[in-house]
Amino acid sequence: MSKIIYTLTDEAPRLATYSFLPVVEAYAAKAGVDVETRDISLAARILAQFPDRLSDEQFEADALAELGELADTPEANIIKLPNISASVPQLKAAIAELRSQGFDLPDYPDEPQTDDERDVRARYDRVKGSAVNPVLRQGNSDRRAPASVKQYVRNHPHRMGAWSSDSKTNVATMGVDDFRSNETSTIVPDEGAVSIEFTGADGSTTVLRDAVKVRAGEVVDATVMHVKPLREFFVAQIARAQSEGVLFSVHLKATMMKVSDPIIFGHAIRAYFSEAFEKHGADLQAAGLNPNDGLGALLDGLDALPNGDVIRAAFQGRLDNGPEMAMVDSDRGITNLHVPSDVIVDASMPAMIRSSGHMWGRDGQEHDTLAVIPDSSYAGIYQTVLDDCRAHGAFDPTTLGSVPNVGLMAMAAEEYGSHDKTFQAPGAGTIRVLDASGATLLEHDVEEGDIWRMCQTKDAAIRDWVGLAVTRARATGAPAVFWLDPARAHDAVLTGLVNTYLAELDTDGLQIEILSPVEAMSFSLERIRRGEDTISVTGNVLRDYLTDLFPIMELGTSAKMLSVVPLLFGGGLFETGAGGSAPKHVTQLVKEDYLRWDSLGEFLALAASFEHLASSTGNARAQILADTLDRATATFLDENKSPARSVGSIDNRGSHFYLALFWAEELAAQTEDAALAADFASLASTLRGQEETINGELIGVQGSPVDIGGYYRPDDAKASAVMRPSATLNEALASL
Ligand SMILES: NC(=O)C1=CN([C@@H]2O[C@H](COP(=O)(O)OP(=O)(O)OC[C@H]3O[C@@H](n4cnc5c(N)ncnc54)[C@H](OP(=O)(O)O)[C@@H]3O)[C@@H](O)[C@H]2O)C=CC1
Ligand SMILES: O=C(O)CCC(=O)C(=O)O
Ligand SMILES: [Mg+2]
Repeated sequence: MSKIIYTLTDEAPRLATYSFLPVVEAYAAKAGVDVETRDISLAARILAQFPDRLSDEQFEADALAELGELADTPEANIIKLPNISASVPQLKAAIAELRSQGFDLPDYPDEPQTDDERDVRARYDRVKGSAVNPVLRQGNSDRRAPASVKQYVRNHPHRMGAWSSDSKTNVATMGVDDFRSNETSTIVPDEGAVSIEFTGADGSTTVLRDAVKVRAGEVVDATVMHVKPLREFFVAQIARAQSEGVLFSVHLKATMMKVSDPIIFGHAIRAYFSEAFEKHGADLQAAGLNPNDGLGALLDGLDALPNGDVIRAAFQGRLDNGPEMAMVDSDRGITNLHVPSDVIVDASMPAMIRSSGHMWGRDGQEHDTLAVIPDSSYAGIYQTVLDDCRAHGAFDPTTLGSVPNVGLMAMAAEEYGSHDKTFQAPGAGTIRVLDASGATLLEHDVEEGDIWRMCQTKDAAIRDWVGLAVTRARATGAPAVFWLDPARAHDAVLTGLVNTYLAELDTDGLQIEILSPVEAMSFSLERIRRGEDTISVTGNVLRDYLTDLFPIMELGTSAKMLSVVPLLFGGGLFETGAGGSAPKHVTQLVKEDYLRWDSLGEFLALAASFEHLASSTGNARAQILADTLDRATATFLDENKSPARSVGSIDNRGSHFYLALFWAEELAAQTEDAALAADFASLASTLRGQEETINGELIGVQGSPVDIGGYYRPDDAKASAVMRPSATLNEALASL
């Protein structure tokens, strides 16, 4: 039997699954396709770490590990919805919820002292941050907006905030003493292992990491961010924001860069509240309160301190009188520095660019902003976009071309695979990468606390990425631009390899360029404003940034993207959209029984998954499901059946009903498989006939609070009841 794995994740996409999966299962069964689920939510991943503390009924299998193995086989066909990449505050909240549900989980040890605590901490660290995607993404990524989606946007453009030529919004970045400027890179000739050592000023040596496996031809880089200049940089930018009269805002990726970026975030907090830390830093440290977890966690922890009120007043005084901070939620006083996972650069910069270069101030109004992105590796691309908007105004979705992406992502490529090779220097000295013979491959001088990291990029991944770029250029006729920075050591090495591998491929008649990120951005922006398409071919981080940036400009949200990962061993991973898990949508559902999550990404991923299944197993009915779903999605877009935003109109559930209706009609109308058509004929006519009743049932329930039994681990029965309120629709599906 052909099999698709549909992942259960978190927040809005998980809730949407309660409603959409029954449709998928019912339709797929008619083609002999088995749809199995695997729970890779944050809650399930936590539980899977503690089998020894759970009862038999509570046992949770390690589905992520299983899928990681599956991804390396040709049979893999996995639909992956966005999941939470947990910051420490989120992890603690999930642990607390699971305990309240009767799971005997240990506390998260902030500063583990005993072996037992170190073991617990190591288990929690395995689920922290971006822990899912790097395991499943055993291939490079192909993210793009399908033609039908572009057409939809031309008919139904989203709102774009107007830009003024005198906007004071800018990006601030270090440019020296940072990861970009200190990068060194080499190609490892043979398979083997390297080690990472710290040598102190006194000559003593500590092994930071032993036996990091390397393959022949692999690119290995090392770099360091010096924290003293980082702190001086933050202090200078805080002053600059104040003197320019703009909001101060920090944009990091504390989820995916789960070791380095929380530390950088902590330095931003120390710099902003420098006086409070001078006075009370020792007390905070003694109480185990760490700025790396965010201002919110610091303030929450103060209640337990005898002088907590005094410290709170010091923080509040600075917020009241200091340079104005960008707010995540001005009504509730949540600043940009409250939670490390709240302002994630890939989504937050495009959101700012979409709204006239503004962020929210504490007055609840929009203001120009200084967006602080400490490392200069990628910050320049955003300054280019800001300058472009100042010069030419906001982007117009009705005339914009497209910038799809081919991203180097396989085998934990580049920065996003560096967490287990990222260290804070234990003192002043040198950190070296050594080969098996003890020869130094790469080295940096460091001061105490400096953030040092090593990255790896496998040759097989690079070759596949270059090949995928050429395939996409050939398929579309659009120019393909490799975004590689000659001033960066890693990019210079990659440029050599790209040229070598391009020479081995048929590129006749294709336009292929290699440009620095800033030049590539200017080139792509000029073309996109003329309505032309340009394929961006980038490393892992720019893949992440650009596949939120361009979709949010072009489509209003990256949820409308097709996001395919052709796995290196022949399987397929189909991600839904390119964005996140939209936490605020859950709040809205619980408050007023309205879910505005747009499942278009799921529809697109599902069609691609059926198509892959058809070609890998020869299941002709799977191809029919793919083709009819494609046509149904086009009708869905034409008739604008995406969720609206507020109570009284169709939401996520209503959008699933319409997709089910259009899909059943397409299946009934197709002529390739008469038996399949007959199977769907009566469902199609029932759904069409009952449209008004079903809509009445789906919209009728909206407006009052609902109970889904948990945020991180909803109760299946309760959440399913909330997400499937139409008895008529449920009966029709059951009768198929
Ligand atoms: N692939 C993955 O697994 C990814 C996971 N994440 C994780 O998701 C969480 C939240 O990340 P965050 O950066 O806030 O980004 P999100 O994309 O979840 O949310 C940003 C905003 O985008 C809009 N949006 C996103 N998806 C949809 C959708 N399907 N339908 C309608 N609107 C949508 C909503 O806002 P608006 O009002 O502007 O429309 C939403 O509030 C984090 O834990 C993060 O790590 C993030 C990225 C990818
Ligand atoms: O894995 C994550 O934390 C987020 C992934 C992401 O943002 C992306 O792939 O676009
Ligand atoms: Mg992203």
